[in-house]
Formats: sequence, structure tokens, C-alpha cells
Amino acid sequence: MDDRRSNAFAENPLVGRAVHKMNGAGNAILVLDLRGAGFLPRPEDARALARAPGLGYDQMMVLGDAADAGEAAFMTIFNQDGSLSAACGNGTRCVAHYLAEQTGATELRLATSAGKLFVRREGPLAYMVDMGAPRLDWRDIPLAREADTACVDLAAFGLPPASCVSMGNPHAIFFVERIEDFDLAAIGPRLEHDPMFPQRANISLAQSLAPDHIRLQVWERGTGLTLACGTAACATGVAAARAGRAGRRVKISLPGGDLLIHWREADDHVEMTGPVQVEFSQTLDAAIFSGRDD
Ligand SMILES: N[C@@H](CCC[C@H](N)C(=O)O)C(=O)O
Repeated sequence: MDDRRSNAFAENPLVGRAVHKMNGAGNAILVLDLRGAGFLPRPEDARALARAPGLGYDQMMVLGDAADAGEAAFMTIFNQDGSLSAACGNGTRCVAHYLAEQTGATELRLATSAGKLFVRREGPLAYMVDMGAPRLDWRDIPLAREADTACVDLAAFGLPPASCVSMGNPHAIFFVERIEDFDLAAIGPRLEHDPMFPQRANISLAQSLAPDHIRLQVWERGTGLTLACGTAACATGVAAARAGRAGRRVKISLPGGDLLIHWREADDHVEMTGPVQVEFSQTLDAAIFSGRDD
């Protein structure tokens, strides 16, 4: 190892590692493969990477060693603010693509702190993820107090009651006539931190276009407005079917692209199918971690 590399390594073990910038329906994803490394980025590292010029991300998917044989990796998922999420649908497709390209696998098993995920390649740049069963009990979302999760009155901003769903992470969905009538960038942060959500929440505005088609805009917990959110699309599909607004198969159109959601009757699991795009790979240098962490 040359001197520059060994000094940089002493500063931060991420220096010299490769990251892979991808997107899933426009959701900006950074894949960092730390299998075999025995460490995870610190929250301040995650924040530094999120604000690194030309790099950035909505979520960073850090691959670690899987506990079970047959699982390709364990995914630790960071938001821009350094907080963790137990689920990320678009990031899961990106990780699946990264691994599928390495191994040629067309089916993969991955794990997160929320559970195990099955992924199937559907095309050169398309994947279906079995996101597991939604959780609809108020304690599982979690909400701060007992409530009918199909109808949570947050009494704010002229919005109707929200439908709350956990896909391993908490979502509140507001069905509105027209998304444009609301400024999600302004109300999103306040709803994310509403006292009803002890672990904060991802906030979505949904507009029904047809019984099998919904428009969606998402304010993501720990990140902000994004072009797409896979778990929000799953949660919205579930909320819409629950309310009789849609069937169990629905197309969700987000600013960055479309996701197909199928809430299976047979086993209650939610399938999410959508695209991935590979942008670039880069080696991390020490300058990324040298700024202030405000
Ligand atoms: N973009 C993701 C969800 C990201 C996680 C979220 N911000 C959270 O903290 O729960 C997706 O595609 O599902």
C-alpha cells in the first residue's frame, strides 16, 4: 500500500472503497459493498457521502455478510441524514442488479433488519421484489396511540385522514383530488415529525387516476422529496386496495417512473416490479470525509 493510501485509510476505512451509483425509477441509490469488511459506515460518514458533490444519494445500500446460507447479502440502509431504514424497495432492485451482474443469478435472496426478501430478474434492467406482507396494526407502524390505521386523522393542512401502512418502514398516505393542490416540500417535514409517528414517517400524496393507476409523490423520512419510493408505492397499493379505491394490481406513477404493485391474495405479500439504471462507479477519497458534519 503506498503512503497516500495508508494515511487516508488511517483517517477513514471507507477511503479507497468503491461505490456504485444507480437509480431505481429515479430514486438515487448508492451501493457500497462491505461484505467481508467487518464494519459499517458511521452516520457521519453516511451524511458526508450524501452531500459529496457529484455523488449524493437518497438511500445508501450497504452490503454486509448474510447470516443464512442462500442469502446473497444483508442490507443496511442509510437515509441522507444518516438515519437507518429497515426497507427500501428501489434500493433492493439496485442491489439485486449489482449482484446479478456479478453472479449471473436470476433469483436472489436478500435480508434487512425487517426480514428476508426474494428478488427475481424480469429483464435486463427490471426486477420483481417480494416485499413481504404489509403491517397494518397501529403498534407495528408504529403510531403513538391506538387508531384505525385506514383512517388516521392528523388534522393538518386541509388533508383528509391518512392511511398508515408499514412495509418494514412507516408510511402515511393521503389520497387527494390533485397532488398539485398541496406543497409537499413544505408540509412533508412537519408531517414526517408529527407526534403521531414516534419513529417519524414517510409521507405520500396519492391521486387516483383509474382503478388500476395511481399518481404518487413522496416526502421520504430522513431524505426529503424524491423522484420515487418503492416502499411508498407498495404501501399506497395496499392502502388503495384496502379502501376499495383500486384492485390488488395497480400501476403507481412517480415523478421518476412507474412501479407495478401486486398485493397477492394468496399469502398477503406485496410484489413490486420496476426498473434499475446504472450510472457510474467511483473510488472514495479522503476529501469526502474531511468536511464539517453540520
Ligand atoms: N426510497 C425507499 C425508501 C426509503 C426509506 C425511507 N426514507 C425510510 O426512512 O423509511 C424505497 O424505495 O422504498
